[in-house]
Amino acid sequence: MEVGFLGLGIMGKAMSMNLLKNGFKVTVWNRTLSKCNELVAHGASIGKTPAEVINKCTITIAMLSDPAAALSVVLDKDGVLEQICGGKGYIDMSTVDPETSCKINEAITSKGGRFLEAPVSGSKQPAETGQLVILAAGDKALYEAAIPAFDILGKKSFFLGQVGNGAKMKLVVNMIMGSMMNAFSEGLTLADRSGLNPHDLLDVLDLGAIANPMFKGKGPAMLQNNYSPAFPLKHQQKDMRLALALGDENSVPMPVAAASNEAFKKARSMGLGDMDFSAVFETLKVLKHSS
Ligand SMILES: NC(=O)C1=CN([C@@H]2O[C@H](COP(=O)(O)OP(=O)(O)OC[C@H]3O[C@@H](n4cnc5c(N)ncnc54)[C@H](OP(=O)(O)O)[C@@H]3O)[C@@H](O)[C@H]2O)C=CC1
Ligand SMILES: O=CC(=O)O
Repeated sequence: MEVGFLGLGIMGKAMSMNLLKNGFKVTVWNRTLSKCNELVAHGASIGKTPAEVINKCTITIAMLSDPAAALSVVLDKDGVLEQICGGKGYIDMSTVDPETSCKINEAITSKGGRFLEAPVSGSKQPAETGQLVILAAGDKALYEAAIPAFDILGKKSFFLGQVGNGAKMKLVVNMIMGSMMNAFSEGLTLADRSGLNPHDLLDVLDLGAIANPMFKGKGPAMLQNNYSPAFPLKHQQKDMRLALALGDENSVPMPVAAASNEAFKKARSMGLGDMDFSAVFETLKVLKHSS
């Protein structure tokens, strides 16, 4: 099977590499074209523009940073829309808001193309090992055509109905995850300041009802001030912001998520946006010497 892949950041690079290693022919494009080189060394072809990739491939996947990037790659000069047409499918796996997804859907389908949103739950390592959870919605026939690729990329795919539902599910999940990361950071800090060994806290948490892979995976690195990015903090803050907007639209009070968003904004203001989202832990350290 031949697919196009637009966006070779942390996730896109791992996902397209996975497809290549599993026998797919892949044509890649990235805004910073030099990032295509590693994929080319593994057998990928390059498209010089998103339009060129769409022209070549029947199905093209995108994995881009945010709503502005997702819209730009479709609508701007040399973008997806210039070549999309009947018989071609476009699958956006970026995390965006439902309104962005709906705009992209309208643009693609107005040219006769098929559109599926398919954001993913799971970070750099699950992307590398094909263990993502895929949250698809939109064109069911395109979903079915993409199953061979989804089976490589993920451990489970959900089809959630109409366009927007995938984005909503992803934002709800990441709203919970971002709030959990803040509660975890506060707990580690409270343990330390009150004279406990935070490593003991990690062991206690891991044996109880709130044990989870995120605490287990990120906790030891956080205690060593290691925030090597798997999920960049700027993207988690984007997801909190978009989830809060979804809460506004649906009159859902979300004080915990709102406080977490403020903590992620604080971390961004400290220059931590490109670090892993667990670097929100650092926002608590600046208070260390105050009375
Ligand atoms: N990392 C993670 O753990 C996860 C991330 N996600 C979501 O996946 C998406 C990608 O994340 P990730 O790979 O971590 O992000 P990165 O920041 O590593 O990569 C972002 C990608 O978007 C491209 N890009 C940014 N702005 C533009 C633009 N205006 N036009 C064209 N391309 C652009 C970048 O190109 P360039 O190289 O030129 O900068 C790069 O390819 C995000 O929506 C994120 O929320 C979802 C699940 C997990
Ligand atoms: O969006 C991030 C993730 O880990 O899922």
